[in-house]
Formats: sequence, structure tokens, C-alpha cells
Amino acid sequence: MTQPLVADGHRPREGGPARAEVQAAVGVLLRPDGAFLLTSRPAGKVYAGYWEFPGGKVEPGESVEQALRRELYEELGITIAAAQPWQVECVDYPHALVRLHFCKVHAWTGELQMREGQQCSWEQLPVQVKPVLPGTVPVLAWFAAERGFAGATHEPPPAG
Ligand SMILES: Nc1nc2c([nH]c(=O)n2[C@@H]2O[C@H](COP(=O)(O)OP(=O)(O)OP(=O)(O)O)[C@@H](O)[C@H]2O)c(=O)[nH]1
Repeated sequence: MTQPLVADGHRPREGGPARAEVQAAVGVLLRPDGAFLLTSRPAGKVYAGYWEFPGGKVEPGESVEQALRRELYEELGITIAAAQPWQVECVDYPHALVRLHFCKVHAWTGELQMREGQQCSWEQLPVQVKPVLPGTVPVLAWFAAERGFAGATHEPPPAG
């Protein structure tokens, strides 16, 4: 199995009890011109102000697609059509071990509303908003590979 991405240089626990994995459904909304939607994490959540793809935790009994449909309705007020499973990434944060199920979404109904006081931005590579959530960085690399984009995909956080 591939090792989780370790966020923010924290030391993953070794030899202790295995940490339960949180499953998260994440939507990569794509416009016909290739722009993708990033949203900022609202105040009060871990990593508040960091930019990410919208989504959230899968609740018991839900499929990834059901969770994504619920989260995007709750957060953005849109109803998505099909969600196309794309990539799965495991991220080891100080606060949780998270398995992110990224799905591409090409069609939805409803106008985007920022229902949690977050901000949104349609982005192309290189991403202009910052800072970007650690778990979002690999997605930008997948886009770069898909699109033949060379160079930095985003501005790295200041050292220290
Ligand atoms: N939504 C989202 N979450 C991500 C991304 N990348 C990433 O590492 N995560 C992590 O996935 C986990 C679940 O996301 P979340 O906190 O938005 O879930 P939620 O809305 O259900 O949160 P809550 O129930 O705590 O309010 C968090 O630990 C978050 O840091 C991403 O691109 N989008």
C-alpha cells in the first residue's frame, strides 16, 4: 500500500494503535474551459482560510457519491449530476488520517452560493489563491500531468 502523504512535517505515530481513517468525498468541479473550483475553508474548521476542493466527510451508510452530492448541496447550494471517481489520496494530518476520494464533476444545477461563509475561485494552473491545503497539492500535480503543465502549480507556504 502506498504511504500516506504526511502534512506539515508532523511525526506520524509509529508502533501505536492504528488510527481510524476518516473518509472524505471531494468534488473537482470543472468548467468547459478547464477551470476548476477552489473554496476556502470557513472560520472555525481546522486549516481555516486554506484553499481546497469542496467536499466533506462520508457519513455512515453513504457512498462517496451520495456524500459528495449532500456536501456540495450543503456548502454550495448546487445539485451535481454524475460524479466521476478520479483519484484516491491518503493524508496523515496531525488531527486525523484522511482518505480523500476525489471525483470530477462536469455538470450541476443551481447557482453557486457560499453557504458557510467561505470564498470561491475558479482557477487554472498555476493557482493564484493561497495558501493551499496540503491535501490539495497532489491534485494540482495530477492536473499538471494531465495538462502537460510544467512549473510550480501553486505558491508554496513560507518556510518555518
Ligand atoms: N473538503 C476537503 N477536505 C480536504 C481536502 N483535502 C484534505 O486534505 N481535506 C481534509 O479532509 C477532511 C474532511 O474535510 P472537512 O473538514 O471539509 O469535512 P466536513 O465538512 O464533513 O467537516 P466537519 O464535519 O468537521 O464540519 C479534513 O481533515 C480536511 O482537512 C480537500 O481538497 N477538500
